[in-house]
Amino acid sequence: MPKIIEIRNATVYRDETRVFDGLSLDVEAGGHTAILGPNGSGKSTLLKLLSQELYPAAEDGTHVRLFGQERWNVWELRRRLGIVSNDLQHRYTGYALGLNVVLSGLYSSIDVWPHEHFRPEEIERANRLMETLGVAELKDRPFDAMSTGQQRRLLLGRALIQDPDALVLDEPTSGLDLRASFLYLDIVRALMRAGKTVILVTHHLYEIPPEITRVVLLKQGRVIADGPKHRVLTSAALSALFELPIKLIEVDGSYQAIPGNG
Ligand SMILES: Nc1ncnc2c1ncn2[C@@H]1O[C@H](COP(=O)(O)OP(=O)(O)OP(=O)(O)O)[C@@H](O)[C@H]1O
Repeated sequence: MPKIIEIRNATVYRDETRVFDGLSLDVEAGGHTAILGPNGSGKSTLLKLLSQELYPAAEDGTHVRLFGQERWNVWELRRRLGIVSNDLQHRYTGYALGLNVVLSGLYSSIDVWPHEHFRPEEIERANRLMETLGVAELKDRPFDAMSTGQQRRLLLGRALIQDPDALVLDEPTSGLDLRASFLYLDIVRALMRAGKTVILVTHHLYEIPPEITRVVLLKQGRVIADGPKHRVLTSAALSALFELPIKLIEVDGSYQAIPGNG
């Protein structure tokens, strides 16, 4: 089976800034990966590579393959790789109604449009997803009249309605309070346990749930560590990543960081 992500020797510029210089990174189906990096390490740039909003500079031996393929029709790609990003949340129109936010995933559109048609079973599926995600009551509510947590759940529903092979989650709990964070992470954990491959891109340690098996540390556009979570996540590695003394605390498979020598 082809790898979900196969990035080989990618050099990526954003304007004049060279964000990645020969980046290589693979993600296979099965197992769940967290890509952890501080501000400016290249996480958003990586997400843009995955959504094909950015491409690497053309050089010999360079490629970004998603499910074994370099060029995708974006709509086809969305069916395979669901991306829930903060960027998307900011771009989403305020007056889109809850049910339509979920349905819009079928066309990878922002809100639904008159030319988009939905079969009764698709509407039924959207309704069921909203129930599973605990947002059934938001069916007729405009997006800008929802809390950040409610919006985030609907955007997860928007990705899930395509039943993608893998989900990429960008800082899934940023802007959510403790309760909303924990409830959202519970949903993500249930998806992982149900076999959906999840790739989490974040700088928040507490977003790494017990189900994550592999951790990649990204610093200044480079992968500085990559391997099983228990080996990669150490006080020393995090101190090096964030360039200050960090003490890593792990309780029942969840992580937190406090200042100090570990
Ligand atoms: N449009 C742009 N033009 C020039 N440089 C950019 C642009 N966007 C990002 N960069 C630079 O690229 C580098 C990586 O940025 P990127 O946004 O990918 O990091 P990030 O890990 O997502 O950061 P954050 O956690 O703050 O969102 C940074 O040095 C940033 O200043």
